[in-house]
Amino acid sequence: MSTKTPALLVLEDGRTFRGEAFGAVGETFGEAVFTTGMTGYQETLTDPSYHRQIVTMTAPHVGNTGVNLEDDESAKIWVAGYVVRDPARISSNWRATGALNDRLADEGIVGIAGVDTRALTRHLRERGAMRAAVSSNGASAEEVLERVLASPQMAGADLVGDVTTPEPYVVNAEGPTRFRVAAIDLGIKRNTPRRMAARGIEVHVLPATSSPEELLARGADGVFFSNGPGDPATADTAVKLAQAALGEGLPTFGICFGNQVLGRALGFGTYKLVYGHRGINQPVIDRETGKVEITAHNHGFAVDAPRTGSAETEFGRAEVSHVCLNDDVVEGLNCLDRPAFSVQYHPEAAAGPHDADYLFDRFVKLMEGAA
Ligand SMILES: NC(=O)CC[C@H](N)C(=O)O
Repeated sequence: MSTKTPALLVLEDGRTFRGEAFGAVGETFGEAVFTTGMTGYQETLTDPSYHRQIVTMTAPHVGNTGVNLEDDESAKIWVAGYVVRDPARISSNWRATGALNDRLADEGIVGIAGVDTRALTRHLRERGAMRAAVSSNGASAEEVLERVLASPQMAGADLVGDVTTPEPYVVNAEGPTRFRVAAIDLGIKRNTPRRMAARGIEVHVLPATSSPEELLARGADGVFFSNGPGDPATADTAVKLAQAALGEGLPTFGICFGNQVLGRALGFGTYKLVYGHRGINQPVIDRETGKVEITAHNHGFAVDAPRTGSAETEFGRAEVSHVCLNDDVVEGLNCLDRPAFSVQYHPEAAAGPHDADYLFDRFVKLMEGAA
């Protein structure tokens, strides 16, 4: 007799997938999205940008290398739920300290295995990311669907307050300190301060609730806006901080949510993509150099800015610096009259390729110019 607990994945349009419980048994709600990364599941699970999302892995076999003490991108797992096809029965890696299934269960993360993730992904690609639940507590699909329909949408979700640090903290530079950066934590991944520290930057990570005065009082050489969960249309506090940084002429850099915040600070809008970009092999072109980078993505929203020429903003001219070659979505912004730029993708990688690491050097160059 099988000891497996049956589980359901119920989408808000009624489509239901049956499988078995993976991780904790229970019921969880969030936006169903998919990521195409073949590796890096531990980084994905612990990326705060996935807060309130039920993440489907298109990679069919998940958990092979177990979990380790080094690859977390924050203090805990943030995904609301986890959907896999075929969990590994054995963890095999020299760094592994445990099994993925146990880690999910320990942190109370409700998942489902045995799902036809190709069918699910095709459905989400056609119909768009949508609300969903994973349930393994014995409820019927009809009951779960009712609760899914009563759960909050991702559009309009203000989630930064759930993930930001309550108190400021400092990540020391490796070697001599060359610059100090104030990093606004909208859901920051650990590897970002690390990539800066490696360049002699002392990173002061500040709560998203910081006031412009508190930000400027740090006496920083540059300001950074991190990745983070939720709808950037709700990020008014961060937008004000970005406007303060732009107003002071401070070198400013943003990643992902930080790109959306800089975009809004410049007066551009943001909008929700149908199913978003999540994975570690997305081709992006740098329009200035014509170079193509293979990049890590995790975004469901994007900036709406003109693709040709530059736009006149309150802070001078700004242009779209990078676009995604798959669908022409804006992937980067550059200010021509202020030392500020941002990208929608992840130069810090973790997981993913390091093609875009040069962007941290570009930030350093801006600070050298201002020093
Ligand atoms: N990784 C991120 O910073 C994501 C930004 C935003 N929550 C989005 O989905 O687009």
